[in-house]
Amino acid sequence: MLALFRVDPPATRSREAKCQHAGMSVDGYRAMTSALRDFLDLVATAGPGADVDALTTDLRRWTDRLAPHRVDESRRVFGERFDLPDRGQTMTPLFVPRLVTTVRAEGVARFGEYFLGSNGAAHGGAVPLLFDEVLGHVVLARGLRARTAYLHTEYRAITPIGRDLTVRARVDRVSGRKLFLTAELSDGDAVCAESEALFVELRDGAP
Ligand SMILES: CCCCC/C=C\C/C=C\C/C=C\C/C=C\CCCC(=O)SCCNC(=O)CCNC(=O)[C@H](O)C(C)(C)COP(=O)(O)OP(=O)(O)OC[C@H]1O[C@@H](n2cnc3c(N)ncnc32)[C@H](O)[C@@H]1OP(=O)(O)O
Repeated sequence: MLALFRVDPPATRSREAKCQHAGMSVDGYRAMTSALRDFLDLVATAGPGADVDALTTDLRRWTDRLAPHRVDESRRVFGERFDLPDRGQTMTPLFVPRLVTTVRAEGVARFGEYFLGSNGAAHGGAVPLLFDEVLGHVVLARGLRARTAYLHTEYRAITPIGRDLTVRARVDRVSGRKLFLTAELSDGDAVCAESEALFVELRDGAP
């Protein structure tokens, strides 16, 4: 029986509580990370004429405003917002889950301009980053504390920038603490990349 997983409710509540305790609006955090994604895409596409000196001054002001609000990892919100399509983080290409169960995940992936390698193709390192994210959702849906032991990626065709792609991941085999998974990224009928991964469930007490 598949356990449908979209959001982990207790975690979500606690993350929302974190936002609220931090005096941070829940929707505001989403708006901020979304605006940051847009900004990073435009940094990547900026050409001559962009007023980089003024922007740098503004950016320094942004960092000065955030610096006093630094908290330790356990109290951070970044990447912990399971109620949001991108977990409220900008580090990975966008993954909007359609379905996450204990055995598979599927959703839309989109590589913004920020993830361009060259010639319209996504950076080769950004593709496994996406796979790790998607596979991580499946592993997390099983309620496991696990880490990626390996993640092998085969690049079959370029991964285009700025288009909605489909990403699928599944558990192939479980052996003790080891979870063997595979994933596939496709652009319509064309397979862009495939991945094989091993996640290992952490021993009790492991950090
Ligand atoms: C789901 C993960 C969530 C983690 C993040 C948490 C919160 C994030 C929030 C939200 C998550 C949402 C989405 C998730 C997004 C991303 C998920 C990212 C997950 C990661 O990105 S995480 C960081 C990168 N990752 C590491 O930083 C690992 C460093 N490493 C280690 O921490 C250890 O190395 C470990 C724990 C892997 C194993 O250590 P260990 O001591 O527990 O176990 P041991 O070594 O005994 O191996 C046991 C059996 O696995 C076999 N084995 C081990 N390694 C192998 C390999 N490479 N190839 C082939 N077989 C291997 C052995 O051969 C043995 O096999 P056998 O039992 O058959 O002999």
